[in-house]
Amino acid sequence: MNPRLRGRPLCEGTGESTGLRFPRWANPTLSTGPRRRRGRRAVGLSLTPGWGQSSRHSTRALAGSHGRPGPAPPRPHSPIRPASTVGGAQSGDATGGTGRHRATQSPLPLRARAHPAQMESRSQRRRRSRQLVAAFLHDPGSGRVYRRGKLIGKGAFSRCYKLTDMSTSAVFALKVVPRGGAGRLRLRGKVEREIALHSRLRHRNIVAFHGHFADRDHVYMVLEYCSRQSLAHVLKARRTLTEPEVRYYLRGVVSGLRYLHQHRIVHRDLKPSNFFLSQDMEVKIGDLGLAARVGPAGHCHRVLCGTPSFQAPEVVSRHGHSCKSDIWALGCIMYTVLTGTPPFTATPLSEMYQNIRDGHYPEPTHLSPSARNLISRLLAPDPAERPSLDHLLEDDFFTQGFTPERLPPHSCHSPPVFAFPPPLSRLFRKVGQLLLTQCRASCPFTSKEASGPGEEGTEPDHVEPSSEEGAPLCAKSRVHILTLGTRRTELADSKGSLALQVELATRKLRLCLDTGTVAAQDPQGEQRPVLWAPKWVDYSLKYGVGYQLSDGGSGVLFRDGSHMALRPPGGHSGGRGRRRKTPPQACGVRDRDSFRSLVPSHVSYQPDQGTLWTFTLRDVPSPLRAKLAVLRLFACYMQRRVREEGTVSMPVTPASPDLSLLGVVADSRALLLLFSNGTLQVSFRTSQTQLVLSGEGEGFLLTLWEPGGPSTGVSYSLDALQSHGCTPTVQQHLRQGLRLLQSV
Ligand SMILES: Nc1ncnc2c1ncn2[C@@H]1O[C@H](COP(=O)(O)OP(=O)(O)OP(=O)(O)O)[C@@H](O)[C@H]1O
Repeated sequence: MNPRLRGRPLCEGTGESTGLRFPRWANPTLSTGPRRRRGRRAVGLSLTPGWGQSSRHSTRALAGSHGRPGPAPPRPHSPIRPASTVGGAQSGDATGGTGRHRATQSPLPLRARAHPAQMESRSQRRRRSRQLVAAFLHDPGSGRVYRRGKLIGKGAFSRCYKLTDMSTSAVFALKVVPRGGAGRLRLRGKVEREIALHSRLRHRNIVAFHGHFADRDHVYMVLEYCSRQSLAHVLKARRTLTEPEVRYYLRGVVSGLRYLHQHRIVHRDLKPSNFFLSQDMEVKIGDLGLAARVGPAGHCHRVLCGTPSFQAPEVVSRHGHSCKSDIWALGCIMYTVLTGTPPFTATPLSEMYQNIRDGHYPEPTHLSPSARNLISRLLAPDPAERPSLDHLLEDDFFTQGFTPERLPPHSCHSPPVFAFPPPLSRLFRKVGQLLLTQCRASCPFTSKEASGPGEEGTEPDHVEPSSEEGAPLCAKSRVHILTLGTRRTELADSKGSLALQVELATRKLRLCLDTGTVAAQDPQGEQRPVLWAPKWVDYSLKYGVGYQLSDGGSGVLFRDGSHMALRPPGGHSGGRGRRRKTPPQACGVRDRDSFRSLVPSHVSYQPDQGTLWTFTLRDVPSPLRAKLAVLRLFACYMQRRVREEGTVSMPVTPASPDLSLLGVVADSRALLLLFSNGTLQVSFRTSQTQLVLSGEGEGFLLTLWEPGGPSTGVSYSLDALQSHGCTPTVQQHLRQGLRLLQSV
């Protein structure tokens, strides 16, 4: 087979014989025959009546195209209604009548008409051939008059124009199929079937069918205008799409396809060029030219039709199409849009068909495991093993990855960047729905959802003022335990356990307070690199508490007590899971700049204290993907906030992979974070002050970030505190921290 035809729909086999010829105008290299050509030429050069021109001409045109007394009557069973062509046509076909009739009107000498090829250049001929459809069209059925607009594109059997309803100014797409040509009977049958099927369908993910009519030469279908063309156009500009986009498009396609299958219709030619895009980027299945109803056994005729590289094994083997053949095509499409090439492309065709039968395609190793897994399910050689449309949407690829609610129009030519606010909460809700079903019972107390430091609100992007710092402690400032790490009893006293760290942190706080002296000003401090959390997100009501570390890593202590972290490169791996050097996959929510700075080298997961698994980003097992999605959402959000706020951190030794957040407690004035390495952080909401106690023994440091102070914070050793003392404000902060800690 000519490889150029590989992208074109093919139709062969019983019922629909092979080699449907292209209509003549669809292939300019095919001869149109002398008589016909002469007729067109003559008409084309004749003076044709324009819109609003002489009533005689208009009446003639309205009475029927081509100067005949009336339009050609439709076949008795034909769904095609005849049309009137209103004057103003640029085409003789539409306005003038037959060559003989028009020749009488032509002002040109016969000589010119006898040798048109000598008179016109190829481009003129091409231009003329494009003008075969009248400029104004009248649908006698509905009484509407349309103005034909520009040519949108050409298919193998049809051309498509923009169309405007003259009375309402509504814009449509006009699909024009010629009635003439050698294969006209077959083509006519195809068009009739397309109209019969398509005109009964109504679904937001299927190109709407608004009407049809015909004249002697053409059948016209008035369709919903999809101004952003098709997914094939997007692919041409982009080459590949991101996984969130693929989820978005496939969701729409699955919805439309489910509707078709419910009506026992198989599309048989699903491909990116038949997924049209509306102005607001909604995907619509179109071109039902090869669609057919399935018989009682769930199969169509045993025909070989569709686009060869997207044909299913059972189609290639001539066992006929079923709904599962469309599902196979979805697998081919998913592979194509994610990798840039179809899964089956080999030449010769026989080899490609063999690969299709064997389900043998190049493994797309660079895709995420869930994408690869879904592709392999869709491309199962046995149709019975392919998922149904409902099961397809339940696949991890959909349930554990972020799907945008809308795509921005610019995603037609460049990868979209998904911003968090304002739809942040919706995204979180969606991802979290699944997560919540996995989480165990909630914590004894729950907080308002808040983000910080210094922020409090119902959503991380929503800021509300908190109560005045320094206000007397009252019922309102009750301490809430937001999240706590899961305790394993046998590890309760081991290093890193919550109980032990609470005890150690309490001792450190007391040491600072016990310095006794109240100083008028802080002792001499120094700027030291400290591992702390410059940003945190309290979403404990639904998911947990996320934090961003000063080493660039981030983590979430989930409501169920488990902990997951994205570790930056340079950290030690040391976990029990696999660790491979792999570039990170697209972030669920893609903020490219922030993601670049995240570039996590691995993911560490602690289902409970004492158990640590590490994975590369791509190897995170499916059951943990929902948690990973939440972690990434938090991480991207915090990274962006850190960048926007210009928070500066001194370079710090990366955290060890087993570092985790053990617990988070808060009252109305402050929030306390306790880490497994003993670091204690207290973030004061109103004053924006941060207090961090880190290190042990000689390395013990109290670090303070205060408004107006150095953005890298000021650290004090225990020696300095003991010899110099603390200011009353610092003492108050320490007491506040102690109070929170005692609630754990
Ligand atoms: N409803 C529509 N809105 C906007 N553009 C459309 C619409 N329908 C078709 N087109 C455009 O018109 C062109 C021709 O479409 P058509 O469906 O006739 O053929 P095709 O699908 O490209 O090819 P083939 O029929 O060989 O599969 C394409 O470029 C397509 O993007």
